[in-house]
Amino acid sequence: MLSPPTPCPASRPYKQPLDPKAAPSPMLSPPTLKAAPQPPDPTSSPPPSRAPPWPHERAVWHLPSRRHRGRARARRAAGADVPARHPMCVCLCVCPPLTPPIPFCAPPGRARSGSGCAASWGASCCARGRPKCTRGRWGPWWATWCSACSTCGTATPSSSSPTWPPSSTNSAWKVRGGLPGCPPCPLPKFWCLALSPQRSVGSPNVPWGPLPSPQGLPCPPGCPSSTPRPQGLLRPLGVPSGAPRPPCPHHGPRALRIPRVLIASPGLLCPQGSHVPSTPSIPIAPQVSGAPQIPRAPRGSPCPRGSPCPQDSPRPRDVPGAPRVPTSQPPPPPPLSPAGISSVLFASRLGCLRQEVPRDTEAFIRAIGTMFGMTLLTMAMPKALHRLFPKPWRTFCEAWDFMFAFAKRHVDRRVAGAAGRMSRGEPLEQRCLTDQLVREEVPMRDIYGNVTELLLAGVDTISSTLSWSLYELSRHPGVQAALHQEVVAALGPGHDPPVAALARMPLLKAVVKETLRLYPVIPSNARVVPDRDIRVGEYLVPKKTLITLCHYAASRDGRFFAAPDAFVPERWLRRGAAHHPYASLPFGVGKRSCVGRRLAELEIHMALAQVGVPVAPPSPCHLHPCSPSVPVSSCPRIHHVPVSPCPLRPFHPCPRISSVSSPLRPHVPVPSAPVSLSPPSPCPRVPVPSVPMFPSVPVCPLRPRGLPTLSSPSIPRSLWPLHLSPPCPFHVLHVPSVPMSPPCPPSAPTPHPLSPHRSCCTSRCGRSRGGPR
Ligand code: HEM
Repeated sequence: MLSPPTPCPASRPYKQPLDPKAAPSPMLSPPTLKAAPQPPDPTSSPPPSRAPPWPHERAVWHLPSRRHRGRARARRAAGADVPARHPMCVCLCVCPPLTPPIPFCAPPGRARSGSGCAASWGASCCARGRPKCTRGRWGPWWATWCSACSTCGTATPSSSSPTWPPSSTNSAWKVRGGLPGCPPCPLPKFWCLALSPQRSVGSPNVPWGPLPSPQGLPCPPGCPSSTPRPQGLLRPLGVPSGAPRPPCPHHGPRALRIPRVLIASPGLLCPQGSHVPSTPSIPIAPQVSGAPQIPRAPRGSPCPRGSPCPQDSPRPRDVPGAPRVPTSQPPPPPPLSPAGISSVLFASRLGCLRQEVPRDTEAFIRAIGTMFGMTLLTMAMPKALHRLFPKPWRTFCEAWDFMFAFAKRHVDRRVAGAAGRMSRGEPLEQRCLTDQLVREEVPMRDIYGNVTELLLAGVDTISSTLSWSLYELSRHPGVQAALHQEVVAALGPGHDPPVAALARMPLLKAVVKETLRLYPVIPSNARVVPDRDIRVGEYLVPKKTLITLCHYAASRDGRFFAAPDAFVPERWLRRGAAHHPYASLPFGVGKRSCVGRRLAELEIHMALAQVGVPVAPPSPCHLHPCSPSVPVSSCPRIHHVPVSPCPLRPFHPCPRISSVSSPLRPHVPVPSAPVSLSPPSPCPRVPVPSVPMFPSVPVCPLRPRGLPTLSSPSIPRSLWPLHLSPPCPFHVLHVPSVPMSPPCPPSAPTPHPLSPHRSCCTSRCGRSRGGPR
């Protein structure tokens, strides 16, 4: 007979373990986050008759070192809920992550009656600060669990815990830097525990508060004190906007300099943040609900030739008759994404669409890149190194400060304009978000913080997605042609795409979805549930655990996407083959999902539709486009253009030598004759630009260094897996596109009516050739 369990002073209420078979795998069903079943109250209910398989309350993941005791004392002094005594019962190795709580003899004060183990952890064991199984044998104190206990022999992890990991299906969810099923930690358990900076998992009852984070470094995502986030403007939280920022649980007093405004802004993720509405969205200002619009005279109106165009003067390359200087570098594209978001925020384009982009704006765009680059570096650097090498952190702070100052200038300008109008008795404009915020009397401090975050969130995200979309389109002429047809069919020739027409462009949307699936801008998402254990599918996630969802891995999972590494936009169009709704989440999901999603999608769709819009012949005047005297039909026109030396290593052998074989592209046999790398031949079978896209190079550009090649999109190269390295544009242009383009019957090119440098193919295929696109 077992004696009634003696309550352990350091024990916590027993929690009913989860039955892992009760729920399907999180990737097979939407990963609903539920609160873990609440434990029965030990004071009111009798002890469970069946032995709990995972009495994991006692799992402690800190070594009882002096340092930890000191930390516990400090936490206790700060009012945190820290057990009165460090329970030195068990140490739990956390490798591989997401291992189930390893079963122990019994929770303190309870007995494993069912398993025949009568080991009772008497009150004394914790009180003495050392676990002592009264009936079993215990191993060394740093690795004691019941596998060594002779009395409860059932307690080896493999035998008594259900299959773990439950399946390989959860590859997308990882906890603290590892995937379930990763090989066991090679380190001895002691060192594994001691060295792992982020030990966690295994116990839903982590007694040491939030997971530690290196001091002075940016908080992990989800930290209530992390970067400023929009609060008042996007979501009426009903929270006083001046609410004090909560103390950061991840950091002690900061030793390093923090960007001023980071501390100043209370941020969206405030203690009251759970009140945000479930569908966040940013109001889209009317002026961005379309591509950048240049006011035009109605079509057919006479063109006042000779009169100066009130809009910006045509760029030199548009002037008919202007000599076309063959250049190896095309003019840089206008920075569209800052133009879009600034239009929403300030009703201005920050000069992005001007011939010369203002230096200030350029510096702002550079600062965003610097900040993101430095984020990785500063997070990876140990604090001690920060003192030795202060530059990364300083640069990081300077970038933030610059961005805040930039946003502040523009907000102030807008607010000053509004104040001037008010003083003149004119009605206030409501053209942008800043106007609305001012009208709502949101404190200026909040406006600055929120506007800055939105401004920077709207730049690289959109431009990266756009770059990858164009990149993939240029590699898939078939998709490009289909997209072109769709846009032409939806718009008719020569129209600017109106927003309503996007509804008739399913392939366009599929292209963007597929691009975001392959190249998610935000590679991973993180969450911390601070107040309760949750259950995600078959996983029990202890409270305060940082969960990271790797978008990149999830959206390339072969179980949910056939040919996961291939660019196949059609997969989003097949009605029968519905995807798992959570298989690809580039914008996140739920309350904290991307606020700018709709805006981003709209911008990208509009920009792509604009690129795919039928080509109109060059007009002498932007304001008065003349109808061409001869019909000119259009063709897809996205090509790789080299703008910088190739930093990429060849993945496949040079096509001059053998053939192109890439996981992203089908095996394309290459003719044994050397591929011509000189400017393309004038044969009308191959659409050839009149301005050479590549300077004539004598050797294969894959081999030597420093030759021009693809301008890579803005995802850092280090993040690309090897097989993603895009092949040399040379080969993309010349090798695969030949078999993929349907042959065009040869015909004599006729001179273009408006430009001597363009020529039109008058054959049946109706392709126009030439002109830098
Ligand atoms: C292709 C473009 C974009 C992608 C792929 C993207 C993706 C994301 C993702 C994955 C998150 C985290 C969501 C989560 O934690 O569940 C996020 C958050 C956020 N995004 Fe975007 N985003 C994009 C564009 C934008 C734009 C244009 C804006 C600004 C207008 C913006 C503003 C934000 C903000 C403010 C948050 C934080 C939301 C919160 O914490 O509640 N994003 N975005």
